[in-house]
Amino acid sequence: MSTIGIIGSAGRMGQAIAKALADAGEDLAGGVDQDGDVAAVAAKADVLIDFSSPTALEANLDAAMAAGVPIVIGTTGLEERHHWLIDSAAQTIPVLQTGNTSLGVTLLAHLVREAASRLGEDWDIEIVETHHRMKVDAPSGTALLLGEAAADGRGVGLADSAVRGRDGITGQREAGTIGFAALRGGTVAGDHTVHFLADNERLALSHMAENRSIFAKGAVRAAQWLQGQKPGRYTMPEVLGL
Ligand SMILES: NC(=O)C1=CN([C@@H]2O[C@H](COP(=O)(O)OP(=O)(O)OC[C@H]3O[C@@H](n4cnc5c(N)ncnc54)[C@H](OP(=O)(O)O)[C@@H]3O)[C@@H](O)[C@H]2O)C=CC1
Ligand SMILES: O=C(O)C1=N[C@H](C(=O)O)C[C@H](O)C1
Repeated sequence: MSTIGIIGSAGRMGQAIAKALADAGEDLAGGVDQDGDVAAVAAKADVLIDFSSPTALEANLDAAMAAGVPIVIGTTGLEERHHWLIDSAAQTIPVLQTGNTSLGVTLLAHLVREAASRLGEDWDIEIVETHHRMKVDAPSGTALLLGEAAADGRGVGLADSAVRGRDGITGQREAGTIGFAALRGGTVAGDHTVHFLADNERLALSHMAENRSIFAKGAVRAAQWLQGQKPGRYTMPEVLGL
């Protein structure tokens, strides 16, 4: 049993994680939200779980490093500079960052990498995601994670091949690009489909989240696993042994 601190504790995910912690028999070190004292929670915790906001990331990593505790980061909408901060913190403490903590999406990313590596560039790749009306970032962290998997399978960088939304006279589709489209509305917990489109045939690989419990369970499992690790940056396939 361990004592876990939640950053973003009053949010949709924070509440789901508190329930998952109780279900798993883990203790809650405390929770923190905007204007809360993250250092105080970190000092009482064996591990931190952060599902809050990119604006909080630097302070959260600093608090984790000062307390010498591992941190699971599920927050999305991260930019390049956030990934530098994570890489730097991972030299001191164990850090796991992922756009999706569910088992299903972790396996989906593996399947997408495999499909992209076997299908040639004549198969266009488009990623479509649907989320609830409260979501503030696009494309979703999961869509980007799946895009990374597709790009990796093709042996290219996502930054060089991503097309993040289209509007107006866009011109014809450029071969080798990976397109993203985001739908927002209702209470959808998170749907993702990676479309592979060729001449006369299409393949679609999908995941549908029915509620947030799958992300919360995965986050708790990652937090439990991360406590035994050396400083470094880790991923969900390592946690789940996939
Ligand atoms: N990786 C994954 O598997 C998943 C990731 N997510 C991601 O998790 C994040 C949270 O999602 P969700 O719970 O739906 O969002 P909510 O808006 O419901 O919750 C966010 C919480 O973070 C708090 N917060 C905001 N700024 C700070 C700060 N500076 N310091 C500490 N806490 C802060 C908010 O507090 P306050 O109300 O006081 O502002 C709020 O309680 C998003 O980035 C989302 O995309 C979501 C689901 C799964
Ligand atoms: O904000 C959400 O709700 C979700 N965010 C994550 C993302 O950006 O991919 C994961 C999940 O899809 C729900």
